[in-house]
Amino acid sequence: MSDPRIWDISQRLSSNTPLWPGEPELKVSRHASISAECPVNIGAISLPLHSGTHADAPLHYSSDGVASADSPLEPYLGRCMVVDARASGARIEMQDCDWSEIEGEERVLFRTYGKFPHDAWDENFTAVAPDVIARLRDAGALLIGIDTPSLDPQNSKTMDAHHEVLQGDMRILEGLVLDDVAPGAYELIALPLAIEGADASPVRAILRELP
Ligand SMILES: N[C@@H](CC(=O)c1ccccc1NC=O)C(=O)O
Ligand SMILES: [Zn+2]
Ligand SMILES: [Zn+2]
Repeated sequence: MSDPRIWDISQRLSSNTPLWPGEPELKVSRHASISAECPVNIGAISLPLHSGTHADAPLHYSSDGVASADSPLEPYLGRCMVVDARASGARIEMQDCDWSEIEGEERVLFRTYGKFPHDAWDENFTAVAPDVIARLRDAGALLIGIDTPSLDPQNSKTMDAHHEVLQGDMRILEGLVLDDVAPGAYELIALPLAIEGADASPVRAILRELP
């Protein structure tokens, strides 16, 4: 039997990766290079924690929320449902969702882009209406994912969708790349790094074909 198919749903990280406006630069540097004196190449990275495809930790939207290192991993691992929300407007609203498809799913990933904007920051990205989050939460969801940089609009001061997530102690993935993924059920694997005190962490997110 052949191995199950996998889809890499992560952005590549480089100095060209679009970042939230005002965030510090993403740098990949070479600390040491192979030479007569040095047997190895050694790199270093410096980047905002919300770079590219990442997991928000509850600490991001609550001062007493847990940091990346202290989050349980179950939400980031297991069956998920990928949903086509490309027809939504500025927010994914209740009526944009096929509830028979997603209600009761533990993990729901929303696709809003026809083609992911790898080369430029999109300030008018699609957010998620708080009542959509609340309904998924009340039906037992553990994780909400999206291909945009945030569940709330860029200019939000209240972070309403994030606060609905907080009420159910759910987890969030942002900046997913779902261009090549058909709607349907998959296994999600997208683990945050165990960074102490971190309000978010980059992840390598993949989907795997279900058996
Ligand atoms: N990346 C964030 C949001 C975010 O970064 C943010 C939200 C509101 C006001 C300022 C923000 N970031 C500033 O660098 C998110 O996880 O949704
Ligand atoms: Zn984030
Ligand atoms: Zn967020």
